[in-house]
Amino acid sequence: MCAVRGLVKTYPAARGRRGGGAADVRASDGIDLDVRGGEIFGLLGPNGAGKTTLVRQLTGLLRPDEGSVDLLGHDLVRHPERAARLVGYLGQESTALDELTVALAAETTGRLRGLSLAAARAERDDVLDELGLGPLAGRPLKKLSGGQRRLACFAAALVGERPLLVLDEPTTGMDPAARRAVWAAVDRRRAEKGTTVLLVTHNVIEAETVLDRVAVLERGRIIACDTPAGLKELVGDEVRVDLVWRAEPPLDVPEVAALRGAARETGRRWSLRLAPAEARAAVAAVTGGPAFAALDDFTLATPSLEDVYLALGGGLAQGLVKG
Ligand SMILES: Nc1ncnc2c1ncn2[C@@H]1O[C@H](COP(=O)(O)OP(=O)(O)OP(=O)(O)O)[C@@H](O)[C@H]1O
Repeated sequence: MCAVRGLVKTYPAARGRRGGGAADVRASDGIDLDVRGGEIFGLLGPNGAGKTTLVRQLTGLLRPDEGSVDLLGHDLVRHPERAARLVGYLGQESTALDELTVALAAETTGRLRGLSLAAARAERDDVLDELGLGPLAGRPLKKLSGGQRRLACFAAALVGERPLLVLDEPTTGMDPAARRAVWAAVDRRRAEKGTTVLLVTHNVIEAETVLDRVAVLERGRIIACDTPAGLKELVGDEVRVDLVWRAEPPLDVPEVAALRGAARETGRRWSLRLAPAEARAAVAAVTGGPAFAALDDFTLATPSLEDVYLALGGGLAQGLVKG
């Protein structure tokens, strides 16, 4: 469906007034990627990893310095204008549509994508209905809340179907009902029309439930690429132990002091990834002895995609990229 090879994009350094300034940013640093037809493929990575830069090259909006992008047999580096017929893109900002009402934004997108007026209006009505946007249809986008505006932009991106949907953080700012509507709409298009979806996200928990495969991007490179389950195997059979202390952790208890080195601390919470036997011992130590009085709550869980993500950030990834 979409094959990317050797993609490189460097942003030139901003020149400081005193001649100094930062170095060039290699935002795509030799990216190879294959997205298969009909899959929901996620791009995950920290701020500044190069996710948006990558998807803008896949949608013909940004020209790579090197490398190739083949989308359904079209060379998008040579013919970026062809992307408009192949890709429905929801970017991070909506300024182009802001003056329009929700209904007109959806209808106009359909018209720009070549639908007749009647077809654009019919699709507009279906999509607004599907996403529960009917009551907001007559409101200008710029007068909506952030989450409502995002949902309206998503609705517009769906009108005048395209074989590939590229969604850059689609659910940012949305409440749970709107998020659910988005994922249901994505799933429906995949099931009924075989639409392929490329999704940029920070939300690993959401990603885990909707994605078929995930690529983790860091500093312009893909450091891992697999199914969520495959990625989770990277952290083996480790168990996640979360301990929440009432106030200060009882460091005078030797077992607690010993756990501290392995814990990631967030406020009163300690998160640890331990082998099953170690996890059992840790839980026995904090629930059995004098530490128990200081404990507010604890949980034991198998690894989530978030654990993998954090482990990858810790350098687990060398040589673990799978096709
Ligand atoms: N127009 C630009 N000019 C110069 N540098 C840029 C430009 N756009 C992005 N960058 C830099 O390129 C790198 C990748 O940015 P990009 O926006 O692709 O990251 P991202 O993974 O999408 O981040 P986020 O999660 O914050 O949206 C960053 O270091 C960023 O500062």
